[in-house]
Amino acid sequence: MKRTLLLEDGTMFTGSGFGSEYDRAGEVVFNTGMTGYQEILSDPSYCGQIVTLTYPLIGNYGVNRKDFESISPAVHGLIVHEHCPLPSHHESMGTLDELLKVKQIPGLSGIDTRKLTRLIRRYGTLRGKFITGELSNIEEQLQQLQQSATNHHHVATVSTSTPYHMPNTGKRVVVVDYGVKSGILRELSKRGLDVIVVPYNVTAESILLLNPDGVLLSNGPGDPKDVPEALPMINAILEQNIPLFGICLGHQLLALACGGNTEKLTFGHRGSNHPVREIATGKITMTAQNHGYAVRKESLSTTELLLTHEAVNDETVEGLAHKTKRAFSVQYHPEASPGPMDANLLFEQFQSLMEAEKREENEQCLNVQI
Ligand SMILES: NC(=O)CC[C@H](N)C(=O)O
Repeated sequence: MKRTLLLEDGTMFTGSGFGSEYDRAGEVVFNTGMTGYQEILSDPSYCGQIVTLTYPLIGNYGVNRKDFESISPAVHGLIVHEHCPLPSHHESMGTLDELLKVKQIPGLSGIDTRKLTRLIRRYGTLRGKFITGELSNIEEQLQQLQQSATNHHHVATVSTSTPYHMPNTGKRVVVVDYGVKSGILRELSKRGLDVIVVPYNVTAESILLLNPDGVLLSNGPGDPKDVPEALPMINAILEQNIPLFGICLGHQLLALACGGNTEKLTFGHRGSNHPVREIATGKITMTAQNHGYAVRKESLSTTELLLTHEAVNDETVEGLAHKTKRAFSVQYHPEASPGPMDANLLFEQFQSLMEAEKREENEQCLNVQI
C-alpha cells in the first residue's frame, strides 16, 4: 500500500503504508528513543500528533501485554524508517502492524526519517497528513491541511470521564487525569498509595471531599493554555497547602496557576536520554521526556516558584518548587516508561511530603537530592 505524508509546507515523503488504512492528520513530531515504541504510541500525551521514530528499525520485539501506557492509544500516526513485520520476543503477543490496525492508527515506513527529523528541527513541528494510494488534488489537500483547526480539546478526549478508585492502604493521592500514563499510576500503586483518578475538569471542592493527602497533576496532550479550568482548582489546592506534584503538563499548569507563562518550543524534547541539571547541586540526571511546550524562565521572577532543574541541552525549565507551599513539579517523566529510572525517586519525595507531619520536615523533603 503506497502512502504519502504531506506536510503543510508542501514537502512530501512517499513510502509504504502499514497499520490502519484510515488516513489521519496531526502535528508531526519526532522521538529519539532507541526502544519503547509501544509505550510511545500508547502515551496519551501524543493525542493529535503523528510520531516519527528516529531509531531505524521498529517493531522487532512485537507488542506485549505490559508495555501499554493507555488502553486506547490516541496518537494520530506512526512513521518509521523500517518496519519489522516478523517480531521475535518471548513476551510478544502480536505485531505492531496488527496493533495499529486494531487501534485505527495509520503507519508509514520506508521514508528517510533522518531527513524528516532534520526538517522539523530546522523549521519546527509542522502539521501533516497521510494520503494512501495515488496522489491527486494536492493543492486542495494542502489548503485543507493548512486551514485545519489545531486547537481540538485533546485533554478532554483522553481524560477519564468519571472518577475511579485504585484502593490501597497508604496515603491517599488524587490524580487529576489530563491524559495520565499507566506508568504514573503504577509507580503510585507500587508504593502502596491509595489512588483516586478524577477527570481533568474536577473542581477543588470535589477533590477536597475525597480528603486527599496529596494531589498529582498528570501529563497530557496539547497546549497547557487550553486547560484554563485547571488553574482555579490548583490555586485552591495550594491554598490548603496539600502536597502537590506536577508532571509534564501538570508542571506547566502549576506554573500557569502561579502566574508564570509557557511557550511553544521549536521542536520539543521527545526521547529517553535528555540530561537535566539540578540547580542546587549541579547533579545531572538522565530523563525521559515528551513535550512541545515549556515554562518560560523569565516569567518565574514574578511568581512564588523557584527554578530547581533545567535542561542541559537548551537550558529550558525542567523543575519547579513552590517557595512557601508543599508543591513541586518536573517537566520530565520520573516514571520513564520508556526510559531511564534515574528520576524515580521523585515519587518517594512526593510520598515523604505527604507523610511528613511538621513543616520543617516538609522542607527537608523538598531538598531530597535526586
Ligand atoms: N507529556 C506531557 O505531559 C506533554 C505536555 C504538553 N502537552 C507538551 O507537549 O508540552
